[in-house]
Amino acid sequence: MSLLQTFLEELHSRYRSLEQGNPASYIPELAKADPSWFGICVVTADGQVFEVGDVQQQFTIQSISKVFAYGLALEDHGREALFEKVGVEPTGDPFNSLIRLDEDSKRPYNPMINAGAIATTSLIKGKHPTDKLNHLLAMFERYLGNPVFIDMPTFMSERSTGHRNRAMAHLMLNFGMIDQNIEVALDLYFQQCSVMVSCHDLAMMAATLANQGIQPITQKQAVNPDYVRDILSVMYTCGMYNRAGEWAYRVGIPAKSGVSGGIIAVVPGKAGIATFSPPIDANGNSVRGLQVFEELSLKYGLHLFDLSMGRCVFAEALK
Ligand SMILES: NC(=O)CC[C@H](N)C(=O)O
Repeated sequence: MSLLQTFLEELHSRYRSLEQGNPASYIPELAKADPSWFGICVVTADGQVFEVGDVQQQFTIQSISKVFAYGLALEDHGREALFEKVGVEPTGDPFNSLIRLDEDSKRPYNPMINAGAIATTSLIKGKHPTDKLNHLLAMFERYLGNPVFIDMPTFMSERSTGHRNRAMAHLMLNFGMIDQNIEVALDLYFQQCSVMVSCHDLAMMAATLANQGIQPITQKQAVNPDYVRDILSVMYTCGMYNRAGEWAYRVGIPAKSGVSGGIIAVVPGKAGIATFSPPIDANGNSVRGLQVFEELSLKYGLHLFDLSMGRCVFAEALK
């Protein structure tokens, strides 16, 4: 057994008994998650898989979808046109905060918080709503390497309770930052958040980003490699909400979390890593996931600025 597999199993048995946080409940369907679900998966850029725990359990992707929708919007509009509509500055505020929308620029700060994600998704191309949805689903399928499905109960649950998100869309419409059809944009945003994935799938998606946008198994290009740099930059500075700074300090690799309990992280050129465990903390990040990533980063010198240990330690662990 490889050293990495042994370490993942050790981490899994150490943190499975950690009982902190609770599954998100503000979207009623998410409260049904089993708090004991826990999976860890590492997929290398060349497609080797190391995993442990509930890696095949399906759940809705939630905010992790923002990373991939941003990539699609970059492909649809280009870097500069998108930058005029959605910024790249971290906020330090909760992911669902509205307050900065009423500042001078009126432009949402970044695509990893809800306001910026709704604005980003409103720009996804398509002649009509079904066209836009198919364009979005085809993109997810390129990363997963197989068909994707939307969980209807979660979509309906969020659609009928997502008043903050609806309020953000109205504010952005008021300032002319998104176009008229906000119900179409909100539906598409709620649908992208309700795409079903497993921890294994998420690691594969992250590995695709680690591999310059080429899916390690299908070897197909999932996203234009020119935009991988942009995606990873906003993940690095904004992906963990109001813990983004501490994450960059302690873990030091681009990442994104979602309220259903997933976290993905990308070690450029090397691997995609995902954890899944529904109990989240006050910032909306999976409690077990945070612990696992801190340990993995430390053990294998994954931090982008940790040049002392280098990546040779990680390469050794794969054998
Ligand atoms: N942080 C998240 O995962 C939030 C996603 C969720 N669908 C929302 O918009 O509130």
